[in-house]
Amino acid sequence: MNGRASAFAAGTVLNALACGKGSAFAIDAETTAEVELDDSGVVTGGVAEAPDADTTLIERCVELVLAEYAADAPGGDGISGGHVRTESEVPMAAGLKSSSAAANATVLAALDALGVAEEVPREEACRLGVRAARDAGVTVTGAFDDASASMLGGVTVTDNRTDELLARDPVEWDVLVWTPPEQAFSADADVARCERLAPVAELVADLALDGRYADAMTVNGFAFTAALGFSADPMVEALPDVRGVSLSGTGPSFVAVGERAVLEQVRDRWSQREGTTWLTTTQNDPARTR
Ligand SMILES: Nc1ncnc2c1ncn2[C@@H]1O[C@H](COP(=O)(O)OP(=O)(O)OP(=O)(O)O)[C@@H](O)[C@H]1O
Ligand SMILES: O=C(O)C1=C[C@@H](O)[C@@H](O)[C@H](O)C1
Repeated sequence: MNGRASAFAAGTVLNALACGKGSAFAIDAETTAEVELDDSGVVTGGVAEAPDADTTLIERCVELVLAEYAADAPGGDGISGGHVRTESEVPMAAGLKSSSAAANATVLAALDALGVAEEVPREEACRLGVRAARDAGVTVTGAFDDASASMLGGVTVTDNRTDELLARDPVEWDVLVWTPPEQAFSADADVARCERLAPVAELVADLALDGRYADAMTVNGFAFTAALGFSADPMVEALPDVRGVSLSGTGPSFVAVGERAVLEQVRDRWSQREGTTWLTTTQNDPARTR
């Protein structure tokens, strides 16, 4: 029984580490997972571009899908293990929600292998990936904000304390991303410093819930660069012409949204820094089996 699915990376509007509310938007870079199920009783995993990567998250995703859905799936009786392999365009631990994309793609691929992917609502599948991320210890809040954007497409606003979807809107933006060569794992972020930003984060959440996503993003960026010890210089270089700019996730990537011509000018400035600078777009389609 084989399955295959893809889910998107995302950029940040509001980091949830301060007050539990978060907001993110899907971007057009994806992670694909292939799952083969069997009766071995063991789940193993591999990551195409990083043979030494921690595979706990994707293995846990398959285990949870089997525990929840195998018994009732046609031909699923006796299925107790398998192998999952991801292949990704999303740099790992760069602030672009690689963990959410990998979890969503894996959950959907496992559901596809069981032949039930279209019977399980995407939001429910997404919550399973969030459970796996909590079990694997790769997240602080569960990151339902990132996971819902990656799974549903568009921009989402969530309360990660209750895994509630507060808003979802399609957004048509060009997006500029700068990814420095370093990694920053969410699980290592200084949560106590982020929590000091709670009143600012509540304001950002209000802006996002008013549909002022790009403004929300910029306020978020200045607050979280300060709390997490990143320079805000890339943001100052992008303003005032971009619609919004922020540190993404717990860093180190920055994302800017706005008109393509403006982003091309910012790309020339950001490209002088070490790392990778690339132009993409928002993605409004949901994650899919393929
Ligand atoms: N392609 C992948 N395949 C399997 N596991 C992955 C993959 N990408 C990420 N992961 C898992 O996610 C972990 C990184 O999660 P982390 O939240 O730190 O990064 P991120 O999601 O890119 O960052 P952020 O939450 O700031 O956007 C990795 O250690 C690994 O366990
Ligand atoms: O691990 C987490 O809980 C999170 C990590 C970052 O991506 C944040 O942007 C997100 O809001 C929450």
